[in-house]
Amino acid sequence: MEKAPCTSPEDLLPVYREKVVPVADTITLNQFEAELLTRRKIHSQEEVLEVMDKLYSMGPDMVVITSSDLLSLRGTDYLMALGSQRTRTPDGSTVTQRIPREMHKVDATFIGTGDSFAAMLLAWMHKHPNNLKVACEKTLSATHHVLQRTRLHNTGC
Ligand SMILES: Nc1ncnc2c1ncn2[C@@H]1O[C@H](COP(=O)(O)OP(=O)(O)O)[C@@H](O)[C@H]1O
Ligand code: PXP
Repeated sequence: MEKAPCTSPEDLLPVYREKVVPVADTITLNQFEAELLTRRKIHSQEEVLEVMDKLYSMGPDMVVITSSDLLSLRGTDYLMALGSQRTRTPDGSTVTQRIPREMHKVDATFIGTGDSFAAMLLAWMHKHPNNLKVACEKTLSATHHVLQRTRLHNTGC
């Protein structure tokens, strides 16, 4: 999970908030990025849902928090990802599907996992256009395999 300092200049944040997010259908971001965009800190599962609601109010219909290290009920060896999709029913109300998943942490630091996650999610959403659950699960599974192999390749264990 990316932490400060940001890989993007902070003065671009208003551009993301005001120009980019409002025209996005889907956003994938880690906990830190979600906190920056919404100006809210996440300390609990309730707060992550509030932050996701805030992100929905900014425009997208699909929000995927790729990782959070606070929220897993299984302890500090786990990361949580949370997929979520909002659909409008014919009567005008909204229904939100949430897909929380926990993954075992791979003991290494990786760069580019967020980009690779987003690319794989796009590919799986194309294959499973009406099934975010399957698309998220396949993305997480593939990501985990790639990271384990990367670690094995680099450390031999
Ligand atoms: N140390 C790790 N152990 C296990 N999975 C990881 C680890 N780092 C990243 N991932 C996986 O990569 C995905 C994207 O990584 P994340 O850290 O959220 O993105 P970013 O690179 O944008 O900070 C996560 O959903 C998770 O599946
Ligand atoms: N470093 C820089 C300078 C980047 O621009 C990016 C994202 O394109 C990354 C690293 C990788 O970011 P992430 O780990 O979030 O995919």
